[in-house]
Amino acid sequence: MPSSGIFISFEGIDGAGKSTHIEALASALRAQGRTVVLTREPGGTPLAEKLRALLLHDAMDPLCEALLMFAARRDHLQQVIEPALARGEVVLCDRFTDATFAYQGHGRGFDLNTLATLEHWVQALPHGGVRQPDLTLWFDLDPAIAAERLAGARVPDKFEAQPVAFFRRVAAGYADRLSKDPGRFARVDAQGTLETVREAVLDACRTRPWWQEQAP
Ligand SMILES: Nc1ncnc2c1ncn2[C@@H]1O[C@H](COP(=O)(O)OP(=O)(O)O)[C@@H](O)[C@H]1O
Ligand SMILES: Cc1cn([C@H]2C[C@H](O)[C@@H](COP(=O)(O)OP(=O)(O)O)O2)c(=O)[nH]c1=O
Repeated sequence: MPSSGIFISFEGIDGAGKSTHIEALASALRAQGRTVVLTREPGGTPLAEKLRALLLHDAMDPLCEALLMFAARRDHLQQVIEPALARGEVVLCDRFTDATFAYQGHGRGFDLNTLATLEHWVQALPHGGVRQPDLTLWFDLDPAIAAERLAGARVPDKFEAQPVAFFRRVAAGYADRLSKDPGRFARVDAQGTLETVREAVLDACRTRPWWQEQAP
């Protein structure tokens, strides 16, 4: 149960539909009178957006990639996410740390224990505990269908250019993260039409205690 604002992350392989549906949820929450911050990782601050450009286009070794992801996340948490939550706002974030476990961990094969250490450093809260989303919407889609949706939709970046086998490992990584913290996750079947996926996202939120709360 969140003590201040609400932090919701959107996760899934590239092409699963996260960016398409984040706006719809933002509209629904604004209609409840809430202030919504829409943001993304890697990115969300001037510094983190510079790191994003490097991460998405420059070749680097897996440790370097993991460290830059967490460096961008640290700045994003300090400059944007924590202040917004302290003001009682809703933060909708297109990807967060589950993506690092799924992509750098399961996709690239980087050591999961090292990622867990970085997670605890970077997301440490001042009075103890580790910042995690209150809800993570995992858009689960067959990588072959995601690849079809992305084909021709945009110029692929370093990650989007990976083969389907990479995205199968990433998807397994998300399933693994869900199994370790099932209460935080809602799995959204992303294979349906835009309308059914939109309803699935809203249904996942409706079951949460904060859904009916009035804006602070
Ligand atoms: N339910 C859906 N059915 C068919 N196409 C979809 C659906 N959801 C999204 N798309 C399309 O698939 C592509 C990838 O969606 P996007 O939201 O950018 O994915 P992501 O942000 O997860 O990478 C876009 O061209 C989008 O219009
Ligand atoms: C946050 C994060 C993203 N990524 C990757 C996944 C995506 O391929 C890429 C950028 O994410 P995303 O913003 O979803 O890209 P797009 O808007 O083009 O769909 O960064 C990681 O590998 N690790 C991470 O920790």
